Amino acid sequence: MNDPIISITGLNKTYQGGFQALTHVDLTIQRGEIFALLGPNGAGKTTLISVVCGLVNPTQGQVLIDGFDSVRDYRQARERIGLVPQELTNEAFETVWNTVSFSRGLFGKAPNPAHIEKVLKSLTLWDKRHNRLMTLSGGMKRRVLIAKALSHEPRILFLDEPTAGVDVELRRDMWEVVRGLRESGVTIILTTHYIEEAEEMADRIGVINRGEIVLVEEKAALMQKLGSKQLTLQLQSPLTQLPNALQHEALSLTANGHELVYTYDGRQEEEGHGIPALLATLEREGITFKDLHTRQSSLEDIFVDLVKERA
Ligand SMILES: Nc1ncnc2c1ncn2[C@@H]1O[C@H](COP(=O)(O)OP(=O)(O)OP(=O)(O)O)[C@@H](O)[C@H]1O
Repeated sequence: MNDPIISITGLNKTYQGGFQALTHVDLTIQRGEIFALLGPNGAGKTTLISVVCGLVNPTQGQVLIDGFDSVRDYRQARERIGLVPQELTNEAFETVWNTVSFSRGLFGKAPNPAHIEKVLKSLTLWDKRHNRLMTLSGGMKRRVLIAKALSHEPRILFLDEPTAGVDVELRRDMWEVVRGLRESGVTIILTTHYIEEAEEMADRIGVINRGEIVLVEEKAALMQKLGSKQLTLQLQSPLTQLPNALQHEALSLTANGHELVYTYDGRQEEEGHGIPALLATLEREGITFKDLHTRQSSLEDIFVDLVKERA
């Protein structure tokens, strides 16, 4: 897949006062993908989105949206983007239909009731089109924000923390909505604090820390490359220390010697330290166990490691 819809090169942003919020960001977003941007608080996610959307000027570097420069060709670049903000700001007394139609007008686009109808139906807001916003549930209000962002037929949708503060059920609901949008050909970039959200939704994941992109990877490859598994054996009798035959960086004793923990990935297998080799050594050493369980590291572990490493 190599069909970039957004190309960011050499982006730096230093705010007035001298704080450097982005440092040499290079990033390419492919047409039709769901890209999740992860990063701790203050890492620069909002700054990056704001520069891409042309709301904040870069100090250096360039952003091309479908070939249009975010600064020089602001209008063409901006009209290709829908931005779903985090906060639920809305016009309480307006109807759903009017709010969404009005958003389209802000982009100077001629009215297109057929498009608004399509958007409202795809977000299951059609039955609510005559409702005033104040009468809607929190979940419906979020859908209205998405409908507004889609009103001018953008090809790219930015979702800033789309499920911040919503309950689990609603979160799953939103994921379905976002997947549906991708099916319809919209490229989606979302920022999130919920690792589970990135794990569930993203095709690729980018991690930003202190204004720098520290990693961009296909999610599946990331999980395989950085993810590790843990096998914990509950020993019949505790050990005070590991016998020589078991001295290896991947092995450790925990729970006062009652548990032997083996952390492994594909590498250990290749080096002849796989599970069969471990079990054979245990047998030779006369070490028996009464129970065992395994655990696979999640994206959260990977993320915490990455951010910690660079702190
Ligand atoms: N207008 C501004 N002037 C000066 N510094 C700013 C400005 N806007 C943001 N910053 C600083 O830039 C850094 C990055 O902020 P940004 O909002 O981009 O981070 P973020 O990753 O979106 O964080 P969060 O997840 O908390 O929203 C922060 O340290 C912030 O204080």
